[in-house]
Amino acid sequence: MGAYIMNASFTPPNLATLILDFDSTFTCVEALDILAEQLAKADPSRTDLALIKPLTDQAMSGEIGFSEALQRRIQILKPTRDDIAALAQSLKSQVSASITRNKAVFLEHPGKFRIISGGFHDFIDPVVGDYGIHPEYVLANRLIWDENGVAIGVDLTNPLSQDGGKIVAVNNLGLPGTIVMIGDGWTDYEVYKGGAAERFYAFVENVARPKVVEAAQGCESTPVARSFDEVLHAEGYQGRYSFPRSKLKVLLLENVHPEAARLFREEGYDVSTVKGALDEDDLIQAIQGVHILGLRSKTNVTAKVLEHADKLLAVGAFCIGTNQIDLKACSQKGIAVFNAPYSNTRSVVEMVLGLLVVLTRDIPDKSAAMHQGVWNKSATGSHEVRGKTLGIIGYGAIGSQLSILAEAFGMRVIYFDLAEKLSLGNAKRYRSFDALLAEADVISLHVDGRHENKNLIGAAQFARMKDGVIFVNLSRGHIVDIEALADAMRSGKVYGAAIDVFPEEPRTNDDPFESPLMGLKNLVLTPHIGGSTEEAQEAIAEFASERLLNFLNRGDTTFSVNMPHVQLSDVEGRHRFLHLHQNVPGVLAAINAVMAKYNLNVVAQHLKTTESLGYVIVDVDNGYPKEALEELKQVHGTLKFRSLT
Ligand SMILES: NC(=O)c1ccc[n+]([C@@H]2O[C@H](COP(=O)([O-])OP(=O)(O)OC[C@H]3O[C@@H](n4cnc5c(N)ncnc54)[C@H](O)[C@@H]3O)[C@@H](O)[C@H]2O)c1
Ligand SMILES: O=C(O)[C@H](O)COP(=O)(O)O
Repeated sequence: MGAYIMNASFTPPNLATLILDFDSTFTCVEALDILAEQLAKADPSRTDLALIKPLTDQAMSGEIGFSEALQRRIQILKPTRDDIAALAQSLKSQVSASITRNKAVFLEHPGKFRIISGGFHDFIDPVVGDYGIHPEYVLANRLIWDENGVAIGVDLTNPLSQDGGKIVAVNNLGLPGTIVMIGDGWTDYEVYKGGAAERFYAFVENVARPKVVEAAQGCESTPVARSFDEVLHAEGYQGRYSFPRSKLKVLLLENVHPEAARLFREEGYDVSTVKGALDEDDLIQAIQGVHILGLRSKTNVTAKVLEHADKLLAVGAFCIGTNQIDLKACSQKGIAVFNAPYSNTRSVVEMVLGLLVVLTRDIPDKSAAMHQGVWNKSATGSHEVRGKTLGIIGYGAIGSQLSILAEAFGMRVIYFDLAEKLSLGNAKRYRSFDALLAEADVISLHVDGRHENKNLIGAAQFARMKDGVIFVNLSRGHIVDIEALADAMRSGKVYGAAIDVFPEEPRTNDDPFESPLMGLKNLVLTPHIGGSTEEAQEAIAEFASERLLNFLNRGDTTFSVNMPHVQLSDVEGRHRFLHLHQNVPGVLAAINAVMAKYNLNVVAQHLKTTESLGYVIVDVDNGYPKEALEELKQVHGTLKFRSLT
């Protein structure tokens, strides 16, 4: 059935006390490094401040004694009280992202969250105070000040100023119940290792220290946590998210623009990237455990691949075409597919316009001859595009945009499309495909990649075209019979052509390209770059990521190419159930029966269907028992079920 449960909302009775390290855990920085930066900025002549960071790193990874590193750093820094106040102010804006978004949890459980640090109360207390952590819940050092308000040392009677001090300090607390330590540093791990805490989370959201991660790996009591959401979830606290986002894996293939990875990471997801496309076997391996797959035109998501997609929620085509994805198989498994239908439209159109001019002037051959030292200045066979008839096949987003710009060039536009379309400007719709082929001076293909379009243009179609026609294909490779095009070019039927897409395309830039078209005259061959401009790739990354994130974070399916479209707001202060099912009778009634049985107060409900799928979204305003979720996923016809908080 493939039901996917994110979380049940319940609060276990015995929550552990969580002790958090401050530097690089509660905040995403090392406070004394920030202080050094501040002081260096105020007085650039202080070169000694460059020694601070190496000392911090050596202490955090356990290479030198903590006490020694602390003393040496304070003696170098010599901060004033004002410096420390400024540091605290700066640290307030550098609290770790997953801590910030879970502020409400801190405020809800006073005393359950403690801070331990080799740093100083003087700057820690104001930062954690905003999260309801009072100074008595902070274990930290104290600075020693001289009469001028300059820190000159550390209170050495405090155990935290000594090596192994964190273990002593936690033991001295004598806290009842379970104690859990969370931190990035070796001294944090030592708290667990020394027996003062029952569990340890190696916190790697900001920095992963190999020695600590290595020590933590492989032991059930010392998991590696990529975010505080993971800790809260594992410890039974009701955090901001019902499921830690860092446990959801996003795999981006084919050099998707880095903005996509940035956006997913910013939202807390675990992102990995691969430069090229993957073949079926490699994709089968790679897709296991992946929740979101991002790709471009060269990765085929087949039914066989989907059989191994044990966790997959959505596929994002970071391009226009989705013919490389088995949409039917995705729908059958309840996997949503999104694309970016308009982000590279203009790039393709600009390239077509340039090619039209280049080809009608025989520029590819003239340029090649120049490279061979041949000067062939002649007007014979060169023409203006003005006044010529452009035949556009496929008057969708690209075809219609091309229509407008080609008219501005002075061309006459005729088009053929299977669907009813609004003719823009003076463009004229032709109802006969053959009539368009016979009348156009230039033919540009812009149909989608549906299977039925295979070899739409073959020998018979070339035969119907005008002698000396210019032919352009920037749509999909399988739409043109390449051997037939090669023949038509050799015979002179086609005077010039530009081909950007091919039936077989190399998966990466390292793979070779071969085609019967190679070496032909007045033929521009390009490596599927119609949509490959920096502008388009960045716009695609933004658009497709936003669609996928809206789907992940709130269940929104707007712009999906295979799901019923439902536009949804954020889940704030309520719970949301997302139930995707086969479109069979009685599912909504069955869902509502579960709601009634558990007395769940429905604040909003949507149902949208396609021919084969139904999508029910239910928002409830209070907690719910785990059993309700179990029953919802057992409803007949369920394909996927998620709950969001
Ligand atoms: N070369 C590139 O880098 C590049 C970049 C972007 C898009 N593309 C490709 O360009 C093509 C067009 O993209 P779009 O955004 O305009 O798509 P679109 O879906 O907006 O338009 C396609 C149009 O083709 C029509 N159509 C489909 N089959 C037809 C047929 N047999 N005869 C006549 N009309 C037919 C459809 O009705 C539709 O109006 C797609 O194949 C896309 O994958 C290529
Ligand atoms: O469908 C598209 O948008 C184009 O074919 C571009 O594909 P690409 O992202 O693989 O260049």
